[in-house]
Amino acid sequence: MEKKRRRSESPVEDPATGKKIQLKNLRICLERLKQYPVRRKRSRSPEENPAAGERIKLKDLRICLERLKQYPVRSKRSRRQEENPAGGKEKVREDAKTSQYLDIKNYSLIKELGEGNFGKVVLASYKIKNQLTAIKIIEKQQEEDFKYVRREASVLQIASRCPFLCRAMATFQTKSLILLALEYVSGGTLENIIEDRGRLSNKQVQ
Ligand SMILES: Nc1ncnc2c1ncn2[C@@H]1O[C@H](COP(=O)(O)OP(=O)(O)OP(=O)(O)O)[C@@H](O)[C@H]1O
Repeated sequence: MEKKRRRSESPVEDPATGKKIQLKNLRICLERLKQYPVRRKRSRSPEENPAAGERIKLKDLRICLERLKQYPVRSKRSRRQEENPAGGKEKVREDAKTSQYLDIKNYSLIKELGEGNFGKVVLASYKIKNQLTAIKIIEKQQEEDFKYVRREASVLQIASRCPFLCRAMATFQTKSLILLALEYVSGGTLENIIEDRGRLSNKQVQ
C-alpha cells in the first residue's frame, strides 16, 4: 500500500539525473505532448489549392517550395536588365518568393497563343507583378501526368541559362488540368519566322 502511494506521487524518473519527476511537471509535459499528433495530422494536408479546392500533397508542396527557393537567386540577373531572348527589351524574370505563383486566381488569361500536342497555350498576365506569361494548359488523363510536366519544368530550370529555351515559372494542377507557367516569348515560333522571312543566318536564329 505504502509502495503504491509513492509510485503515484512520482511515477517517472528523469533519465538524465535519475531523480523522480514531480507529478505536476509531468502533467504539464504530457499536456504539451498531446499537441503533437494534431500538428502531424495538419501537416498531412497543409495547403489547399485555391484553383481546385483540393489538398496539395505535402510531398508535392515541398518540391514546389524547393523550386521556388531557387527563383530569388536568378532574379539578381533580371535586375541587371536581362533581355528577353526573343528580342524584346522587357525584363523576363521576377522573384517568386511566395506561393502566389501557384494560384491560378493570380493570372488573368488574355488570349490563346497556340496549340501543342498535349494542350493549349494561353497568354496570361501574372497580376501580382503585371508580368506576361505563357500558360500551357494540359488536360490530365491520369495522375501521373503531373509528374511528367514537372519533369519538363525541371529540365527547363536546369537549362535556364540557355538563351534558346524559355524558363519555367511554376507548375500547378487542378482536379482535371495541369498548368505550366512559362516565360512568355513574344517573337513567335522559329517556324513562323522562317515561313515569313525564308532562310535565316546563324546570327539571326540566335
Ligand atoms: N513560352 C511561350 N511563349 C509564347 N508562345 C508560346 C510559348 N510556348 C508555346 N507557345 C505557343 O503555343 C504553341 C504550342 O506550344 P506547345 O509547347 O504546347 O507545343 P509543342 O511545341 O507541340 O510542344 P508539346 O509537344 O509539348 O505539346 C507554340 O507553337 C507557340 O505558338
